[in-house]
Amino acid sequence: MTTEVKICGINSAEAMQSTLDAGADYVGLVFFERSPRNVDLAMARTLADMARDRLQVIALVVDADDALLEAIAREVAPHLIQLHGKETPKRANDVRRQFGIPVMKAVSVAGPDDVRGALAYDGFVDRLLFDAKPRADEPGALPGGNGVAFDWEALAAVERDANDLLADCILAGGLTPENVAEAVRLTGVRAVDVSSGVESSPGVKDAERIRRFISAAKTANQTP
Ligand SMILES: O=C(O)c1ccccc1NCC(=O)[C@H](O)[C@H](O)COP(=O)(O)O
Repeated sequence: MTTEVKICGINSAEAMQSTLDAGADYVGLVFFERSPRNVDLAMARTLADMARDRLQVIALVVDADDALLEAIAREVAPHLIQLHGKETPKRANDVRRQFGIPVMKAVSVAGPDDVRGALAYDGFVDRLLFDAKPRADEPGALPGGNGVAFDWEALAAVERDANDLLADCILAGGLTPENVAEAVRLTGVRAVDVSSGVESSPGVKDAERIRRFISAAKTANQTP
């Protein structure tokens, strides 16, 4: 089985076209004003309409209120909502029920206990994404998209096959075309996510890096 790839933080038609051409499985649209990848509803709708027949469109929010979620559901109609803030299991479950859209919870990881702790979301979310913890000492650090990796051993150390939510997790954080194959082999994940590792500068995607990332992820288990 080839690795699924999510390219996150697409904010232009050009970057979306590169992502589609390179064969991504998911694309993330960021709704977070402080992010260099933030999109407004009109741009998000344009991008989602380009992509929705070819891959899964994911709307990424951070502790969003119902008004924003309602607008995203109406205008963008994503396949999945990614909750990248401090949303509790109850809030995550409320979101998917209220808006009728599956949800993915992003969980920050520093060690194996964070991976096991994510099971608190079992039954309340449809998918998990494991990302690095944003550095508390870095002023202005975003909740995600910081290009920081966590120790992949934290994920490799946890038996995941017996639990669907853990088995289907997405690995994120500091992945690049250069390291993604090693990350896949070491952790055994079936899906990966990248944002800054395929950019030439914050918020500007690089078509060649997207292509190389997807190729490396999808052939990871075929190379020595
Ligand atoms: O990407 C952002 O700007 C962002 C802003 C606020 C919350 C989350 C954000 N990104 C979340 C993602 O899913 C990223 O792809 C993930 O954190 C990995 O990012 P990177 O380490 O840059 O590859």
